[in-house]
Amino acid sequence: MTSKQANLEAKRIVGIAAAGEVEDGMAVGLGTGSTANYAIIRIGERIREEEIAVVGVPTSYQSAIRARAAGIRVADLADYPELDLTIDGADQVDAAFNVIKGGGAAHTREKCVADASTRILIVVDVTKVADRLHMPVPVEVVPYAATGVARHVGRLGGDAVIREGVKKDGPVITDNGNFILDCAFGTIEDPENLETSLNTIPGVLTSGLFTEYAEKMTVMVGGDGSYRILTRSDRVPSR
Ligand SMILES: O=C[C@H](O)[C@H](O)[C@H](O)COP(=O)(O)O
Repeated sequence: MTSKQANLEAKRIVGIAAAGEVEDGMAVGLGTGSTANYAIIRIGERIREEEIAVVGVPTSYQSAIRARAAGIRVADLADYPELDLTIDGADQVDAAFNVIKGGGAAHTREKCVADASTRILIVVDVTKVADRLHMPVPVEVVPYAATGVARHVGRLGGDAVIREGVKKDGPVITDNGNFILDCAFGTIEDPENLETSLNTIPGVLTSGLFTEYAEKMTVMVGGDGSYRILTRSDRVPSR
């Protein structure tokens, strides 16, 4: 098995395991990406097999399309402003459960849904777990402000690049009609402070740093044909 196949298998295992946490009558936030998609498919199967009633609140056009295809009843966050559970992937998780999301440009809606949820299950393969966050942080920005935001990111010690499409020429346009700046800071010393700083830049809609939800978060990590629940440290290790 190649490492890519092993990662996909880990995502499949952990996504399916997370879908097992869904209970009859729940309103569930449906994350975006390849790992969350495995959970969406399994929730659909459970709805048919166990005749449970579940409403899904998608975090993107992608998760809405996939949820409908899986046979999940889909609703807007406005109809279910309080969610029992959200299942979502991540791009990196640190020891204190600070998270970077937005590899698929969906983090604004993902953050809204996470905020509305009583419990959040973060489902990742083992390559996403790090002692300290060091991946570039996706920041959704109003296109008009992209250059100005990039200058602010520079003052914060980062290096911002407008994300371009793989199968589309030019900037990626999010489900909300905005650009994504991928902002590299190297190792992030203080994720909470960085999230706050990014949030106050004019033209920023949402950063992909999630530092507020560790208390209600469970991190499930797939790898080696199984999954485990990650134990949280109070703080990230010092360098
Ligand atoms: O914007 C996308 C999301 O934050 C995804 O949940 C994240 O990028 C992880 O995606 P995947 O499960 O495909 O690795």
